[in-house]
Amino acid sequence: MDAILNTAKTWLTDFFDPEVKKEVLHLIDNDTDELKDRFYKQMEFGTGGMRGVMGVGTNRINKYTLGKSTQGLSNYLIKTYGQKDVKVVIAFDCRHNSDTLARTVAEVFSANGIKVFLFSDLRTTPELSFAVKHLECHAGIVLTASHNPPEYNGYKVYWTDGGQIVPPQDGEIISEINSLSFEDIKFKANDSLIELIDKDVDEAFIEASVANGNFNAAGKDDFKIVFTSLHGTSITAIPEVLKRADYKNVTIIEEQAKPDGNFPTVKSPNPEEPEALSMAVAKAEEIGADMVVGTDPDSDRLGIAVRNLDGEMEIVNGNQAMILMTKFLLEQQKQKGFKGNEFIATTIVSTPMMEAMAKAYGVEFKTALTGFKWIGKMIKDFPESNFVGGGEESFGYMVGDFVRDKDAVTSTLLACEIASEAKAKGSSFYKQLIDCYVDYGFYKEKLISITKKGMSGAEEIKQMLKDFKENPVSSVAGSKVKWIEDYNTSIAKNVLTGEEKTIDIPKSNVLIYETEDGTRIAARPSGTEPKVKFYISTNTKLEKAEDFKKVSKELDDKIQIILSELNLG
Ligand SMILES: O=P([O-])(O)O[C@H]1O[C@H](COP(=O)(O)O)[C@@H](O)[C@H](O)[C@H]1O
Ligand SMILES: [Mg+2]
Repeated sequence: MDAILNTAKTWLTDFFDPEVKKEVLHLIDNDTDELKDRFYKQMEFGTGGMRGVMGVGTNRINKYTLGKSTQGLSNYLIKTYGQKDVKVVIAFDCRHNSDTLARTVAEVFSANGIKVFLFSDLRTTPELSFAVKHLECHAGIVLTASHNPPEYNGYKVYWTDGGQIVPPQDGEIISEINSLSFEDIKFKANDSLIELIDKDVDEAFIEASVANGNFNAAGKDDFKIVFTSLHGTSITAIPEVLKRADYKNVTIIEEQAKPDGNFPTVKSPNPEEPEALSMAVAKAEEIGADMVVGTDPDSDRLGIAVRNLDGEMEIVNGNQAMILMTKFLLEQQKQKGFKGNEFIATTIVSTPMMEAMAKAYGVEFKTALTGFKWIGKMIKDFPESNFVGGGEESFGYMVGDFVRDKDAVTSTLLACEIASEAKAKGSSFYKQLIDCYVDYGFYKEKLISITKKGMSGAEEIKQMLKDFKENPVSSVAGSKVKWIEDYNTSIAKNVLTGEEKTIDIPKSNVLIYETEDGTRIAARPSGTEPKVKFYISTNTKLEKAEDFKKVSKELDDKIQIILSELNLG
């Protein structure tokens, strides 16, 4: 506790604002637990940048923690590119303080002599990724905590290619940041270096989104969409993109269209949670719409609901959306003619069905660690290859490579194109998904996330993952475990034969069991929220589309057995 108290006391100097000092003193005198949680560590970079609860403390998002990161980043940019001509672009979302924190970040960059393009109002994360390349910037920042609860905020950092920072830059930037003290932050702005941007970049982004996502699908006049921005940023882009792609029947959920950091109409602004789309789904039922699309606050995640075989609205998960979008893009590419350098990509915790589909098309398949930054890195590392599309289970998709992060703007348009075209042909989004199951195997997945907050929660998560590793399961739902993939040691071991393989991707705290029948169970700590995640993937054959409901139920039952075997519910 002494070390924590000493760290807290360093925030009592005149460098910190008087109200900050007051709050620290109050915590020292009255709330030891809270003090511990706020000062026991520094904010760290995770799966999607730096993300945490807002407030005073080294383990909180505030102008000092973000200021220090920005100071470190400024030093690194100047060391790498020289003082002259370094340019960055900054965007912010609808969250509380995102605008003022964006301003602070801009001021710190400018105080270091760096030219800053600052969006004048909220914008989507994909637009920021696009803007980095469009404005030929060296880096980009978006102030957002994505889909996290309202008390969170954060900072995603992009590099010259428009992708989030990855090795080696991330490690080098982090050591630069860690070498600084808060007093090193230059807060005194050079306003002449801060230029507000808006319409010109919007226009270029919207045009590029339409160009990449519009495939001139049939049946647009007869296709009804319900759209919700869940109080977030996508309202600045998606309605316009759909309009320019000729969709006229778009109903916007007005109650959720107003940007609001409290997200007052939802429990959580995360399209992964079915409740987030409930208002839009109800509207779709009322007006007989074909599709619901809803995005998270920074508009990189996309939730989709479509009519199932019984004509009811059903939310499709991230794996399912990814399968159908990739299938569509591969078909398009096939019609143009494959050149032989195409690849599709996903992450180690997403559906293995992507690999089955890649094999069927004869295109290369690549797998990355969790996080789109790793998919962005593949594009950067293989400039001769042609990235067709890819995504991950957590409701994220990327269409081509003009935005180097998951992009709910172009993906929304792509989903509408697929569904509209399918409907015009007498099929549907849902039926086409079933066709994919017949062609590539029926894969069904389930994610279990368990939230454990604060310092003690972090310890519990560590323990749960340790137990999962140290007490290996030998069979899952009657099938013997064959492979244990340990991404911390980079070793995959066939426990039936003793064979060992090296895992050729960066180390990470992930453990995956794979059984003889291809069932996969992955466990890892979230890098963006205080959660531990268990990903279950089952599969079987689907001989014909008519058997879909029966086989789907069999896989559901199997998932239930696995959950109870693993004590997960
Ligand atoms: O949260 P977002 O939408 O920025 O998304 C970020 O976090 C997600 C969840 O990561 P984790 O499981 O570590 O929490 C990742 O899948 C995603 O690629 C990353 O960009
Ligand atoms: Mg997001």
